[in-house]
Amino acid sequence: MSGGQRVDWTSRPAGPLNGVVHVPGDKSVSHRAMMLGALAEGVSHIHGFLEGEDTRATAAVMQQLGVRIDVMADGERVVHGVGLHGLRAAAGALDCGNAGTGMRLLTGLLAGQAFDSILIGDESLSKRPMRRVTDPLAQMGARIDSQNGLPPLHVRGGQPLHGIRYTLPVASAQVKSALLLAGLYAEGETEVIEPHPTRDYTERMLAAFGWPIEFSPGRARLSGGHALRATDVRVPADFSSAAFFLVAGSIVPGTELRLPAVGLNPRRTGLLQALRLMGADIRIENEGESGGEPVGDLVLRHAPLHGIELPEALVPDMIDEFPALFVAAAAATGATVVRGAAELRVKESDRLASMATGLQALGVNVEERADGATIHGGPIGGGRIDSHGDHRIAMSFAVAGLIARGPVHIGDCANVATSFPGFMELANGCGFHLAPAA
Ligand SMILES: O=C(O)C1=C[C@@H](OP(=O)(O)O)[C@@H](O)[C@H](O)C1
Ligand SMILES: C=C(OP(=O)(O)O)C(=O)O
Repeated sequence: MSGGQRVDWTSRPAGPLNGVVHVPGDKSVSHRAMMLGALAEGVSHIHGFLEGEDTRATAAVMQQLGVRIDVMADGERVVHGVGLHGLRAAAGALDCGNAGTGMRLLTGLLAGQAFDSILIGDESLSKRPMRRVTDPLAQMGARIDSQNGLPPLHVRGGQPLHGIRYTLPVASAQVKSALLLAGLYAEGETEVIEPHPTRDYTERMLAAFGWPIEFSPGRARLSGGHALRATDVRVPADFSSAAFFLVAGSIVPGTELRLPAVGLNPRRTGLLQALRLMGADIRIENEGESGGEPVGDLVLRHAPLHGIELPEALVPDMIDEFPALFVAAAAATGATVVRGAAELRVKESDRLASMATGLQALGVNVEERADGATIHGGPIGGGRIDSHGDHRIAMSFAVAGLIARGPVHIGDCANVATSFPGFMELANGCGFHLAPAA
């Protein structure tokens, strides 16, 4: 997928930032809309589908499984659902690209099919742990072969599944969702209990597609044997993409930015709370609802930030926003302490190590620990950092470059296209000085 040509960036000091920034559609919602639309009876329209490599990979997988998907325009898809038992075996391996969400959710979905499937991914995805889904799916009766817990995954078809009651060892919406999708095909009840509540898009969307489901924060329960009915899905703008602008706007003097209609599901907005605790000036206007999700405009101004002890309860609600938070912490006065975030080590890169070494290369004092770090705010210098092929690391250092004392050269940025195509143009449109490295 993004393994093609190497792309490096240079981010130069700039500011103030001004204007209205429309960030693209939510990645989590786009993956799920594509999967449930495919399994539904009838035709579903998806508006605001994320045109990222991760979500396009999921659409391509559904096509390989026999689903017709029409591309009407950018972000507009018509999915011709085949019904719960209408998928057919793909001719070759199913390539999830860089997407942990795609692979883990599809593993659950495919465990209930009558045919075998092979799921593969890129170099980064091929190093990410899959036992967290294959172990509980095996308890449901699934047969999945992995390479010592890593992809490729060979999901054997024709296995009768039965519901289980499963308490997740680690808070993970991906694992919860994989079990719920397998539960659609299982005999009896599937119940998932979480140590901390995580994003509930699968639950909300199953309900929107007419599947009976009970859920509350930290718990979800459904039974097999029903049907999904096609529906239209409006995908809100992705809070995780907005996050880079929230931090950029907060740290660059003179900034005023508006980010319209961003998804504000409470299980996603931990960074908003963290930044406010640090002194950020971020308001929500035009609150409403889009496709059953709370949305609102995020309106922000520069404000001096100070370090905090991040409340651990916020960690699952901002799991993808730590790279951006680390930059805010480096720009703040005083120390910011992060604990309980060991999960960051098994994302597209080891995000604790990628951020700690990158900030250290720019002269910031960061103490890395097994489950977090302490970031001491102070001047950020220019220099060279490596994104380790991780989109969120690349975009976070583009933000750091805004207030650095010299250019920040960021290696290996092609992966930004997995979640945020058009980031460079949007960023430069509001005042960044970001360019392909010469
Ligand atoms: O369910 C989802 O859409 C996601 C869940 C999170 O992963 P985990 O479930 O591994 O925490 C998150 O990091 C990922 O970007 C998207
Ligand atoms: C962790 C992420 O995604 P995924 O797990 O789907 O690769 C992310 O987008 O930050």
